[in-house]
Amino acid sequence: MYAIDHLDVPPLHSAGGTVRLPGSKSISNRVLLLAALSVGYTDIADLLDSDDTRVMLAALAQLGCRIEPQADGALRVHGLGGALPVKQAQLFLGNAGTAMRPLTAALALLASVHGGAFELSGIARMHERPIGDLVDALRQLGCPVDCLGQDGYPPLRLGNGTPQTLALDQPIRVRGDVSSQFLTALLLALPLVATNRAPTLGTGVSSQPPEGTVPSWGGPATGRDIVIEVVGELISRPYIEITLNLLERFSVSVRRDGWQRFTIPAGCRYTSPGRIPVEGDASSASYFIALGALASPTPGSDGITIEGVGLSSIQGDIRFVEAARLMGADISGEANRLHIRRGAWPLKAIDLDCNHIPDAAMTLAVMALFADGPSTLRNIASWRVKETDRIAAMATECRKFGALVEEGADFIRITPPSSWTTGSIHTYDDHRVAMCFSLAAFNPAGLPVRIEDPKCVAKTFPDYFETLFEVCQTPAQAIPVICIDGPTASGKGTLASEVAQRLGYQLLDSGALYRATALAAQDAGVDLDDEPGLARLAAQLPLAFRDHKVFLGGRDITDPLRLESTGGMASRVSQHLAVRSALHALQLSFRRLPGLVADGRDMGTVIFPDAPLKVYLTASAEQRAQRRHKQLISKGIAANIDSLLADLKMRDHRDSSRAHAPLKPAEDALLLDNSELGIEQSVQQVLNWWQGKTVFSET
Ligand SMILES: Nc1ncnc2c1ncn2[C@@H]1O[C@H](COP(=O)(O)OP(=O)(O)OP(=O)(O)O)[C@@H](O)[C@H]1O
Ligand SMILES: Nc1ccn([C@H]2C[C@H](O)[C@@H](COP(=O)(O)O)O2)c(=O)n1
Repeated sequence: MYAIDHLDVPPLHSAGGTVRLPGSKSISNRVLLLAALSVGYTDIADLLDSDDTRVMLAALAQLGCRIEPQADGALRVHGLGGALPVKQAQLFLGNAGTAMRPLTAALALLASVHGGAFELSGIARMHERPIGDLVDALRQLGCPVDCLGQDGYPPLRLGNGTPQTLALDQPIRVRGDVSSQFLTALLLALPLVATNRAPTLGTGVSSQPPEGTVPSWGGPATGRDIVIEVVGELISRPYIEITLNLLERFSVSVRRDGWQRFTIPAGCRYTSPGRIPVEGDASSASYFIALGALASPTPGSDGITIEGVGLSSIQGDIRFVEAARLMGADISGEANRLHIRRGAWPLKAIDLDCNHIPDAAMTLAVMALFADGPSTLRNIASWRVKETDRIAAMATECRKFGALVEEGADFIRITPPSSWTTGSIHTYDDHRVAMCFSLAAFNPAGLPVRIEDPKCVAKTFPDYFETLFEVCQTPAQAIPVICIDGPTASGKGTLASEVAQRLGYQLLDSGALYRATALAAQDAGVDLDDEPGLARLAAQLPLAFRDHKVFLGGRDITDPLRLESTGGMASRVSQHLAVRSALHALQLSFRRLPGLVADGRDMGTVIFPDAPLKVYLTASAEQRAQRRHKQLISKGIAANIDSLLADLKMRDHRDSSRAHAPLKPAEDALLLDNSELGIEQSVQQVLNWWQGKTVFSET
């Protein structure tokens, strides 16, 4: 995940390959709650690991639910079987609507039955997201619910510590025209009170009914049907279908009369299905479906293949496929897989009711930037109460590319840019804004796109950008490189690694390649003056970088690599032209999306002469000797400052006086003498120079 301030996505050119999606957020959080409420344990496979599921898992653990990772990667949730081992808790639910709404309903009912009291809160935005319609429905039932801040919004207090009699005889009325999550919350919670019977299995302690047997329940089978009536036109119906589908998997069959009336049968009881896999996230699939539709296929590839979700998905957002086809995408698929290629180009403008795909429809807004006319997305009023006001957000950000955008209470109309500009995309702590605007990097003007706060994708797809960069290609010249060259111990490595980390770029420590060649020569008994022998070794170095360690043919050389003696040998090895040529292609291969910071002696002069920023870093020989001395002593290595100074001067002389690619500043390098600068000051200087080189320097 890119936990950085902003990520600059270079202009992208083509795409091809296979993407495996993380689990669906909607299914993951529903299944977690159902598993926790059930009798018996449930092994959940392919669960989404993201902010929102972690919030749900933490809440369930606080409520006394035992959760254990399994050897096969599944997560085992031991169900509470309708019991309530923890009767009081304060739960923090971040900005996870899929945790806040269902937990509100389930805990309001359980607190009322068992006499508990719970407080549910979230981040500031969560406290701006309405929940009044659900609160009203729960109060109708007789559940004590207090809004602790503004009426109709979290934070909430559920229950007052005393058991309540619930009014289950009358239909429970809930509005369906603001968010379908209120109805989902009631559907998930009400089976808890559909029977008066208490289970003989599970009193907060999980046990699994023996295979093939039905759990036995104590007491007579009393209870009553519970009816929910939807007030107003129900929106986002596919999400209700997911809910009903999953209830069925946990042995609760809800009867549905149209979309207005739902009946939970008397005597039903959640029972674990044993094992349940989570499908890939269909909303997340939308970015890669759009990618396949927008990008010309990388030569040799057949477009984009998505695995983990397909045409038999139970998720409503799978219907994004239909919308993308309307815009011209060429999509085929199987039960659990999709194949996407560019079809019509430019994409075809659409006028579409998007009520059935509220989340994925945001991706259509970005596809609309590439269409042959204005596109209108209608019936999307629910966007206004999501992670942010998504209609306002999409309008503001699309305009940064030069699009004309009109917005209304429940629609957005986007006219593609006649002349593309670019901008720094504000992401409003909204994962979907960040993900969908990354696709604007395919703009025909070849402009990069800056995504602010890219880590917001952690809500549903922590590795989104890594996954995107794996299947996208762009010419090497479009991938930015920052070169940091300079003499030994000037701080190049430290500076390069810090700058790379802050920008989310790849890192090339080119000196390590010469050092590894020297160690390989030592191992093989090759003389340091044997140019052909050294070149042969350099051409096939069995080098691997793993977990911050360096391996040479399986041997961990992390420590020997950094020895001063190895640096001296590397300096000798690096004088040979054949060795330098043998390492050339390997160094170029580090130029990968989204960018590279490379340190060495000839990064700016020879390897990446087209780099937009070249820094020549230096410091006085005395300063450098002192730093090296301090560095060695801190590692417990004995060192003498005078001999370090002498070695360093000798290495400087050899590196800068050799015939091939000598150490010297590139003509267009910026000089940075950090003799009197701390590390952070040097880093800031380079970042400032870099910012000045980008097209975002004005924004
Ligand atoms: N600006 C600075 N101020 C003080 N110390 C620094 C500064 N920059 C780096 N150092 C320290 O100097 C030491 C040498 O830095 P580093 O290893 O990054 O140098 P280098 O140029 O990459 O060396 P080499 O070329 O030999 O690999 C480290 O201990 C590092 O923490
Ligand atoms: N681009 C490079 C990088 C390194 N070398 C040589 C010269 C150095 O003395 C030696 C070790 O480098 P260090 O790890 O200290 O940066 O490798 C080179 O010639 N070209």
